[in-house]
Amino acid sequence: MEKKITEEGFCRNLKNIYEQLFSVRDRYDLIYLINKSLGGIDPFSHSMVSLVNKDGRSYSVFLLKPGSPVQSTPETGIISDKSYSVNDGFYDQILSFDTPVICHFQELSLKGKLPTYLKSGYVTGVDKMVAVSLNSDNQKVGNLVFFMKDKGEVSAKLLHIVQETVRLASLVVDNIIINEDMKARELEKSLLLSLSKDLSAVRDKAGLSALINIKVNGLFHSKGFAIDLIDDRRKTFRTYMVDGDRALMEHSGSYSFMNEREMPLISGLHDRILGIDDPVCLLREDMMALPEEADYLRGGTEMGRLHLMGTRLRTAGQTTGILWVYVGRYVPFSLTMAFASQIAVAVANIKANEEIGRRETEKALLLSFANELAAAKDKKQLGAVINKCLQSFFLVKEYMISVRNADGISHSFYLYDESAHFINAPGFQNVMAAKMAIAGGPVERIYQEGEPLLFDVRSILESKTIKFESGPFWLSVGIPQILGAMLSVGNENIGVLWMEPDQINRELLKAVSNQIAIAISNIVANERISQHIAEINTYKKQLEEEKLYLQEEIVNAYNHTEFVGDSQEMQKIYHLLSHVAFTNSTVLILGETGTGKELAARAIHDGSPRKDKLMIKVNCATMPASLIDSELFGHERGSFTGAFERRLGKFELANKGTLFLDEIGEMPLELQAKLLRALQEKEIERVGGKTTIKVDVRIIAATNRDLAQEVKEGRFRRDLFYRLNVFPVTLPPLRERVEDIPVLVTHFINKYARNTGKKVHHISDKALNELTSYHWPGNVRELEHLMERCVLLSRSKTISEIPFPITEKLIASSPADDLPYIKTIRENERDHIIHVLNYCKGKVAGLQGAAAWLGVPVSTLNARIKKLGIQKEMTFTKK
Ligand SMILES: Nc1ncnc2c1ncn2[C@@H]1O[C@H](COP(=O)(O)OP(=O)(O)OP(=O)(O)O)[C@@H](O)[C@H]1O
Repeated sequence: MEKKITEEGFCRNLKNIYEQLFSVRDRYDLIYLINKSLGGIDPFSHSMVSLVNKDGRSYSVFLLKPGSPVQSTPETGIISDKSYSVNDGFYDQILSFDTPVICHFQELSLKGKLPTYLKSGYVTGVDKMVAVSLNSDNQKVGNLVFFMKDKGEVSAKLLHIVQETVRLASLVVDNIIINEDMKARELEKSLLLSLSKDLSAVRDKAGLSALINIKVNGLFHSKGFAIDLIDDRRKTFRTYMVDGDRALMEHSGSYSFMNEREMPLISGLHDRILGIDDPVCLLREDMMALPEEADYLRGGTEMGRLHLMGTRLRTAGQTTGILWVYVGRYVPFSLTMAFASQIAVAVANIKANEEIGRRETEKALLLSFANELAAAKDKKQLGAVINKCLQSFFLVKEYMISVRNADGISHSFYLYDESAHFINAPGFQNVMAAKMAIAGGPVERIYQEGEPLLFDVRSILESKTIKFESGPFWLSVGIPQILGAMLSVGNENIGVLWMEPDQINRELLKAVSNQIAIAISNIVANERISQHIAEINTYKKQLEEEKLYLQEEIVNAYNHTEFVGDSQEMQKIYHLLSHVAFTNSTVLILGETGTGKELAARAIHDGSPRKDKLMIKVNCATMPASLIDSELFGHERGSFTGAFERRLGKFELANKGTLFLDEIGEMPLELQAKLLRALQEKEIERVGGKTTIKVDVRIIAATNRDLAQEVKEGRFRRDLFYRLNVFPVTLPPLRERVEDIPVLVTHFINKYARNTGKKVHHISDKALNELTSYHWPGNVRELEHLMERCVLLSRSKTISEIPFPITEKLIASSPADDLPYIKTIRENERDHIIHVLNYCKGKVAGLQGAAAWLGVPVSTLNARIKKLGIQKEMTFTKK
């Protein structure tokens, strides 16, 4: 049975106690002394000392009497092992008094203010306590508490003794603190030394985790720790490691979620810790105030740990993450920081090792991938290699690749996983066929960023921030988020690799994308070359088709007849033609049939600066109405049934040269509008084409109709008429310039004598008289044909008989009669064959040849051509 000291005895002993106080070095000495001198005073049952920790926010307690009944509680365990919050509404109140405070346990308990660690004392019969603050340098650094089971009043004398003891104790608190600091530093040193030794033996993440677990246990009296690593841009974090048994993290239920995802830094938590050297100490109340995202850290608190210390991890001046440690009792900041700094180095080393290992594996994989890609010969093989690669690198198989189209402004899907779930979905074919604009769309964003980008399809479509043309399709096939990685070769962005987001290592994705980009660009280039070769072949074929026409044009250009005839009317015409030839003006040549309108057109072209280019003739009367459009403007492949190849129109053929629109009066009205547009805009659009083509063409039009009258009667557009009628030239009919007939007759006799090899040179006066008195409804052409016949039929050097058609012979003497010229059956056949040959551009055999049109065998037609004396130059250059 312990002997109780009386109050008087204590007072007598005070001097003794005072002397002993100065030999106190640590809190245990103090406990011992106070216990010895005061603890045994009746009516105190036991007593306790607590000191505020260095962080100023928590305090630790220790007992005067190690064997006291309040040493441990079921909730807290050994109460002296723990730290408690200063601001618990109890402790901070006691600190606010300078004089002893008497606290009744029952009252506190009723108000719910009795701290957990005091509850067991209450249960074992403690009635009240007398608490007094300890001072150091006028600062409250802790308190002394004396517990009383006695329900009686505390005497003033006892209070005086308590206050006196505390006054003495306060004198040595500083010494205790300094001394304890020194001890703590020594302890830290040895602990850290052993830590660095142990860390040097750690090789991998599992080893590090196990070691941290042990050390945390030893240093912080806790099991809970976690390491969050932040990304280089300090925007996100990922939980890299948690305590071995994960008890604390998993307790909150959010650990598994946290560990797998890269999360945005929690504002007010991560940023606060990352910004300072000192650890940040989160008490229970701090923890409760954290946002929901910090749930993963709350588990430990719920399990009764008081503090969560967050200390930033730094290596080589770089902040790399945060070490979270649950602390059971106060540990100096310096120790936590030193611990964190060693852990930071160890984590960096392990990560570097992991990185080296990962890179080596990746390098090997990339190398084999590059080889396989290089071996892919076509799109199909390439698709198979990409499939395999994405699967092995990212465990992703479903992908799509879009490439920039040749127009440079749009992109289209090009390659995809053929086993993907979406390829049979409705709309897939439309998405594949679409040309999607790059500007304003996700592709532009990816190109601008240069980094893989994750798109939240739904929110983009709702907010309309980006023109996501394929977005609705992705949503319809259950892909709400899609990741796009740029495919580029050198400085050229050639496309985008699309896939569903997953645990994707972006650096690796970039490396893989680079490889894919090279392969895609090679295959696309090959495809484009093949396409160009096909187009070149088409052009070649087309050019061959045009060759005939062009050859004839050239022959015509170089062999055409010069104007013959010096009549006054013709002198005027020559004058007009020579004037207009040099200009670029549109010329409208009017005149009856056979008056030489085409000859005039050629004379204008030959006298113009365009003479070295072609004059392309379009006969608006003979061209089939359905094809006249494509004849003039050309067509794209597939623009109408039968348009198997792309074909240039006459406008394009005449570029830089002259386009001669013969028989313009016959042109259908709807085409007149198109022609007018082409003349005004100086550009054309191929049938079925989407782009316009600039053309530089001089227009000469001719007609034997009265165009002004046609306009009046609504058969010819007025606006087109005005545009064509810039420089009208009207050729006189032959009957109005009979003085030209002799010279024309001589000209034609010589021409056909030369052509047929017949020696015919003259014409009798009688015959010439007959010719000059004829009214020539077919004008010079009719004269020419008649003279050709004369040469063919003549048996002497002189033509004395003119083989007028019978009716003509009858009417030759009466020209006033306006009877039409009646052809013989032979003439009719001959003209008809010439007409059809013209239409077929001289082609006799084949599907589009004249024989087929005329419904006779080729041999029969050839025989008729020979028999009727049809010469090549008569066909398809003349009518
Ligand atoms: N003044 C001329 N001198 C020589 N030959 C001429 C003359 N005028 C016309 N010809 C010849 O007459 C024939 C018909 O001429 P061209 O085809 O130019 O007439 P056109 O007015 O265009 O006829 P159409 O209105 O029927 O198209 C051609 O062979 C042409 O060489």
